[in-house]
Amino acid sequence: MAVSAIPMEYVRVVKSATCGRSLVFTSKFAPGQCILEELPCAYTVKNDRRGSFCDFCLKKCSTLKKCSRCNYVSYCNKSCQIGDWARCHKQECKTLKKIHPRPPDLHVAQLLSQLIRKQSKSAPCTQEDEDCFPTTVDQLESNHEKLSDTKRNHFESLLCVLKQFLEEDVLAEPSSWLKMYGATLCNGFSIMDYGLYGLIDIANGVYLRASMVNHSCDPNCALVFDGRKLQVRTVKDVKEGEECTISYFTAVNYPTKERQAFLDHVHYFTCKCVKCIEEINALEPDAGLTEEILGLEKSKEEIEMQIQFALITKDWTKVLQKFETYLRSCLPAHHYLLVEVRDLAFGICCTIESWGKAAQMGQLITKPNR
Ligand SMILES: C[S@@+](CC[C@H](N)C(=O)[O-])C[C@H]1O[C@@H](n2cnc3c(N)ncnc32)[C@H](O)[C@@H]1O
Repeated sequence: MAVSAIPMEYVRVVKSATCGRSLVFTSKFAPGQCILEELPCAYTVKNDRRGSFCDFCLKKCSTLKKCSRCNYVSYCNKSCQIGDWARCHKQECKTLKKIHPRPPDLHVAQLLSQLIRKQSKSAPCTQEDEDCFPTTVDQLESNHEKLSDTKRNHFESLLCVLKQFLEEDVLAEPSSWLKMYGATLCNGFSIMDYGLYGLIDIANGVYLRASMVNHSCDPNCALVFDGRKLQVRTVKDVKEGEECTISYFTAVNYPTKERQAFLDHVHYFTCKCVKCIEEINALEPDAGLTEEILGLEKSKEEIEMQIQFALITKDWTKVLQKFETYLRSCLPAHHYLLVEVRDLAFGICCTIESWGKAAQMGQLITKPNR
């Protein structure tokens, strides 16, 4: 698939004073302008979307046909099947057929194996310039030294499947794989599609050029997906030389400290966007609240991991017990962490068909809005 001609010169890479590399506009643009268009260097359909979206073009399709060998991936037509065979399925088909039971995070191991294989075929990066678009995954920021224990444990749990995906290739040491895992967390995009009730994430992808876009809590650009093709579009008037930014999360309207805690815990950086700097300067010092929120963010991450594993072990009681920390916390009822965690609990109650508890949870979620 050819990517249409959006000149790369609409933005250029510069070394920023506070956030590593960043993209700046080379001219002024009006809202809606597409300033970057790109196909992913690796991507996989998320496990829970499998069967509704083509594994190659990522378009929704009701007549997908499964690969007759692995009986796992599916395509909307022959041409997508051929495209995916050349892209990655030739190396993955045998392993996908072999792996049983298939873990809920199989797509994460798949994505990682695609990147490791790709990297092993690229010449090591010798480029010193920090003002060029990256051309290989090892040029992306990884933050792997900062990964939390939960994330490190998750990586360890992926290793067994990862080795099966990679056993037939001649590869670098597994010690370099953690760096690659960090790079997927730091630079991975959720590829979105319009579902019945709004946007849904259908796949995980890594885009080399779009990885240069930094976060702002008051962004001037947004991402638009068409299948696997990503576009970065302006959402306001921008000036020449201004930094191009997107939001890494949807909660940009949350209070400053909550946003900072979220980015610190999930993305491993302290946000230095203009909005945060201005708001922090205006805030009264109040370290306690951030500590509490960081603690809750941490246990939310653990809960999310345990949910993944409870899908295999079916140990739901243990997972529901974990929610107690949140449900008994002294945060206000409409606090985003409480709402997010109750939403997870609601999903679990529905999965185990505990309808009474699901109704209770649903009431707690909607109460602040009534
Ligand atoms: C997807 S990368 C963006 C490109 C990155 N600046 C680089 O040089 O590769 C995300 C990383 O950029 C930095 N970053 C992005 N937005 C930031 C912000 N608002 N404040 C501070 N650092 C930021 C953080 O180091 C983060 O881990």
